[in-house]
Amino acid sequence: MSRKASDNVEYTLRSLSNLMGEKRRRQQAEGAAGSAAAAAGERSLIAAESCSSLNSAASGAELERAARRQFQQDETPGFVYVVSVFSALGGFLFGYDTGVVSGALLLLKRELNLDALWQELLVSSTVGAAALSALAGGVLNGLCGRRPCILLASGLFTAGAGVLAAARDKETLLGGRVVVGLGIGVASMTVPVYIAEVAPPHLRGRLVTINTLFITGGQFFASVVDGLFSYLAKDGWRYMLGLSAVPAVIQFFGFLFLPESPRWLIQKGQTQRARRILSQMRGNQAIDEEYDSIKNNIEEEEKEVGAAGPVICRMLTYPPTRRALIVGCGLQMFQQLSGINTVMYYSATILQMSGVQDDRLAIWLAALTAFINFIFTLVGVWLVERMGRRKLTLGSLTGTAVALIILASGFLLSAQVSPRVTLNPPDPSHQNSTCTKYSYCNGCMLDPDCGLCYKLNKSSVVESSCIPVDKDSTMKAAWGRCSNETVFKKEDLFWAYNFCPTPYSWTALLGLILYLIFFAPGMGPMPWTVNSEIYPLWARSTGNACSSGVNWVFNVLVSLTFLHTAEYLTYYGAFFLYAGFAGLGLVFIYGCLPETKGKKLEEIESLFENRLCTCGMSDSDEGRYIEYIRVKGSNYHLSDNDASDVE
Ligand SMILES: O[C@H]1[C@H](O)[C@@H](O)[C@H](O)[C@@H](O)[C@H]1O
Repeated sequence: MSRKASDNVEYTLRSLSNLMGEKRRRQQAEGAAGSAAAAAGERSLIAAESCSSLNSAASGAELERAARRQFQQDETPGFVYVVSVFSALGGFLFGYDTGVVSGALLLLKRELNLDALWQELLVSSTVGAAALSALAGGVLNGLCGRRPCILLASGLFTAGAGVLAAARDKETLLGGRVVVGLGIGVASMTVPVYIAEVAPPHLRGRLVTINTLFITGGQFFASVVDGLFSYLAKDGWRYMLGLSAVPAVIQFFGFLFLPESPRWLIQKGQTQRARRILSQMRGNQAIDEEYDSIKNNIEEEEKEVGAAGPVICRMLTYPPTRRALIVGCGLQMFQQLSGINTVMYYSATILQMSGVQDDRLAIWLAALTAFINFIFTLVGVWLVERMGRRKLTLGSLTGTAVALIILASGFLLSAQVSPRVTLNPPDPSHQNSTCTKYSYCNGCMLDPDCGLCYKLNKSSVVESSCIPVDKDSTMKAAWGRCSNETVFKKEDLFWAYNFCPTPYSWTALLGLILYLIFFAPGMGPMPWTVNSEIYPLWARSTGNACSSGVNWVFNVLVSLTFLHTAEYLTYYGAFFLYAGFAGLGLVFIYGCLPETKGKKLEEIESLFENRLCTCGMSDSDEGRYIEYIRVKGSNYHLSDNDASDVE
């Protein structure tokens, strides 16, 4: 047996023996009878240690397995799950309100005669407001606590939904969207922090990742609601936008009865309340060690960093928090730069390119896209405590980059065999349209004012013309052969808006599906999860406010520039660009992201003590095969070669 392995077994046995001794002492002290099975397991473990079979790897492994089984019986109290799910409703609302607007706009633009500027305003005002309120949320969180911020966010969601459902004009709609955006920003930075602070270390990653599961769940639910209400031409949008009031009200009333984060309370000196809540969260198990460690940590931090000056300045001048901030903001930036929201937003176009002609079908297939994003986030929830944050993020981003290359290649191949425009019918209104200047479908497709009207001979495009699109419906041309839907379909004519019919479209579809499969379990949730754990308590709200702000700012930047990027670089150029960003992100994450799995929040700061680009190397799990397992209010080291056992 190698020296490392034997050290490992020795360490394991020592830890187990300490653990069991500690546990027995507690049971005796509490006068608890303890289950017969537990006692038997413990006796056999201690006996095994006294037999001193330290050199035997086999008995070490058996011992370890027995101990693991024992630990698994120490269940996490259900209250932590209840609290996490109620908080994650904030994630659901974030996903719902950002996702629902595309479907609502289809109906709104007809009913309220919205031009392109107003449509863009209604979408980006929410994201812009979210960026601002995420930043402001940092101050609020520090001053008032997590609970009031979650209550504020659910209040804003409810008020916004009410205003939107009752709106009579576009100005009121804009007001409602801003209010909802303010709610999204506060929720997006507070909920992960709150969950991370109440969760036991061995479940923290999983519980915070559930918040992102709720985000993608909200996006999926929104796309289904969009699909259903798209059949209700009059006032359908009121239901789409107003429905979010239901989870918002549930969250508001739920949180009236749920507690403040014990860590925040300790920081504010409300120690009695903090103790009571911590003990409630741990199912009345002994909490002394956890409580002391939080308290000592706060005191040490105050000594080390001082308490004077704005938190952001203290964060920037203290190397470990400065490094953590760079890692947190970098992760959020690369999440958005790898193009998730353009892939989601343009999924209908990508699907249409693959031959889906019907608009309604495209809406439902876009719901399918959102569903894939949701289901694979669930895979992330399952993987996060098994693989750890670092491996999961690296694996996810590698797959995302490859998928982006496939997606871009699909567009590239399609552009290369782009059908020629063969007919140039004169414009009956004699207006000068740009559409006549294109001699290939590719140019025609990239111009938002034009579409291709064509026939199919077997599978090749014939008799094609590039014609202005109808201002009211992208499903038909403004004039000519393709201007009357029922007539042109009877005559075997086709209308392609925003896509070109080519035999390589399936490559883009394959890229899209692979993209979601790889992005959703890692790059989707990990930036939120990692940010909720890498800052010390004094810097946590500010750190999360900054990184969430970065997420929202890059969200706006990428979504707003996509069409222009596509116009200058074409679609394949845009997706190759995102693949390049994903490649840069990989280098950054490989060098800088340490593993935080299983560590107590108070231990994580030490991972950033070394120079920034060596943080990624301080992956204790890889080097020492050690995992931290929380049992009854304390953390114990356990040798780990089979992390999947530990749940
Ligand atoms: O983590 C989330 C999630 O992956 C969403 O699908 C995406 O729309 C958000 O921008 C992102 O922050």
